[in-house]
Amino acid sequence: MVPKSPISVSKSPILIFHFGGTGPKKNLPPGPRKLPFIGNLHLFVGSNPPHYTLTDLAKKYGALMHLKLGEVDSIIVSSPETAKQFLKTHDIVFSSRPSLLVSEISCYGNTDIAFAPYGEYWRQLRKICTLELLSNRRVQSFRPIREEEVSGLCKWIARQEGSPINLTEKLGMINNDIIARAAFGNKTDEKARFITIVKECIKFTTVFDMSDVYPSIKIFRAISMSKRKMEKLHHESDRIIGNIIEDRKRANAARQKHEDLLDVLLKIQATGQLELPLTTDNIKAVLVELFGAGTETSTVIVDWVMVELLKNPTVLRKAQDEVRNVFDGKHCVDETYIDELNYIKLVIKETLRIHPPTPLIPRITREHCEINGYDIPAKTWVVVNTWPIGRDPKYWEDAEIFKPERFLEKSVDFRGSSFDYIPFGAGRRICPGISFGLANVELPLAMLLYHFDWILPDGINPEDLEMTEVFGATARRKHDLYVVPIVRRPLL
Ligand code: HEM
Repeated sequence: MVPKSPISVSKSPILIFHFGGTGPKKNLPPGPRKLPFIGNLHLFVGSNPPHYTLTDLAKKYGALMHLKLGEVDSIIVSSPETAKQFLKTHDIVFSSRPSLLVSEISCYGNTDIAFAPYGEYWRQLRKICTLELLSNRRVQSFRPIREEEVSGLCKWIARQEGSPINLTEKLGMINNDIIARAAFGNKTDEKARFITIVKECIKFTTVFDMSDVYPSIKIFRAISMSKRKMEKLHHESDRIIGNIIEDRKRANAARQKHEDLLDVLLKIQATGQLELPLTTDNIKAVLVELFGAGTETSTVIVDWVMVELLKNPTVLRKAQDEVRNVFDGKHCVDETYIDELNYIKLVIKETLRIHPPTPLIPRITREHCEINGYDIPAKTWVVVNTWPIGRDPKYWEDAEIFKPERFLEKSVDFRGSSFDYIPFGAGRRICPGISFGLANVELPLAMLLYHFDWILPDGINPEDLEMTEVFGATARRKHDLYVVPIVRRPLL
């Protein structure tokens, strides 16, 4: 699961007067005035996504800001310079994650990769992830799955020619299918149900539980409604995934087929050469994570790219010219020539700058640290807000304008070395799924732009397309994208 930031507030914070303790005075970064008991929680009530609220607050209090969320001290990081301090200079101090109720329940006591505390267990899983599960070689091995699923989608779209379709929904469905097949080999109703449950669990990550921000008040955890709902969902997903694993263990001897992620994890478990043996619950936690992280992020990017292209017809035309030049005369659009789509890669980069799918990166301080002369105490939550970072006018000219060409002059990559551009985070905990995620973005885009022209349904002008975001599992567009496809290059 892409780690979600705990910054968002449940709709009805319970107000109980509470006296905080006193200790030696710390020189904390500036921040808004704190109210008794709730601190700054009230600032997050309402419909504004938290990354917008935090961006506005940072304009007033600075790129290094202190908030009090209930009992929890939190530091919000909102500029490339400060992000570099946290994610590079002092990365080791900030390389753990806060533990949240939702991650504890749905990720088997934080034994997934994203929420595992920094330490030997996390290092081992991370190694398995980068070398085995999400390596370039593995991502390449899923190429036939991507090609088959995206072709299927385009065939369906071609049959709807001239009528409005909900593209957002369809993109979500094929991404689910790609991840399901990569993880488990095939699609079944049970696996579809598993994906639905993971998505329901992710919804809980968008609203933190009162027990997360009042850890000392144990009753909050005992009476939490979210806890009960999450436990019910977890129970069901655990049963499904347990059955899948058992079936696989039984069938494995007879299987000759393409290796999927479950096979890889079971193989690693069976070799028993790990310092910390992998339990079946650990495998379940990793699989839940890969679904959580892999499905919505790529969908949201393709969706935003399509919206930006519809709003910017010159960019759309250029992207379509490129993909048609590359693939005309080839027998189909597949991944063989995908690396020749240089302009489309710029379009994706620009989309990630202006619409980072997971704008809030949560970390926690492992020990006391001093940054820019301010104290950052141990166990403080740190949230890096990449939304204002990608739009910082000091680093980005015409920052609010969608201009893929900017990346021709400015050579930055998203591998965490340019701190003005960190849609995948940076440092030790940078996203290990970059190649997998982008592969699930590039092919669908290439095919959608090659085969079809796109127009908005009657009565909608590109200027009418609302760009407001909502904060859910990802920062996606508030409304689904409805578009009318016109076939330009028929599918063979
Ligand atoms: C394509 C769009 C994606 C975006 C924008 C994205 C973004 C992020 C971000 C911002 C983080 C936090 C990094 C940090 O703390 O510095 C993260 C972590 C993570 N992502 Fe992604 N992600 C994407 C796709 C994926 C995919 C496809 C997978 C796997 C299937 C994945 C797996 C993970 C994992 C396991 C972590 C936790 C890493 C750790 O804590 O060590 N992500 N991602």
